[in-house]
Amino acid sequence: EQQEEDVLRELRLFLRNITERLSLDRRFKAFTKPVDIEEVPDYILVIKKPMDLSTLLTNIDESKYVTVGKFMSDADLIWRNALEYNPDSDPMDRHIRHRAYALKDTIRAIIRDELDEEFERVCEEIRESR
Ligand SMILES: COC(=O)N1C[C@@H]2C[C@@H]3O[C@]2(Cc2nccnc23)C1
Repeated sequence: EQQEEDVLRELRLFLRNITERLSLDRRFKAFTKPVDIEEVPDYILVIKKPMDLSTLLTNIDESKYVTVGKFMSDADLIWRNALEYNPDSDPMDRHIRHRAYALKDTIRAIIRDELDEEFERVCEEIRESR
């Protein structure tokens, strides 16, 4: 009903705000757009589910996420994929892995500091009711 739509609108605003802040952080430039398949043809052979911050934003706009938990699963793909695709000891791989871990820690810190547990519980109730 209307109250549920109000909750889901607030969830989209919360998730959009987080995603836009991450996209503005220069450390996370490599994560802002999908990896270019022309430039990196083997990427989709290695990474089954590519994810990036611009795709997260599109998913939010399309109301794909009914809970913060569902958003976190896709957001976590971004840094997990980077660790998986860039495992080597060369400086380039190490560099993007440091940024992947920084992304992981930043997402968790924002959620811990800014997500009201009661609000997430209301979102879970809506998910279960659908
Ligand atoms: C999230 O970003 C990544 O996982 N990557 C891996 C790719 C390998 C390397 O860096 C990336 C883009 C790229 N393009 C051209 C040549 N080499 C590269 C970004």
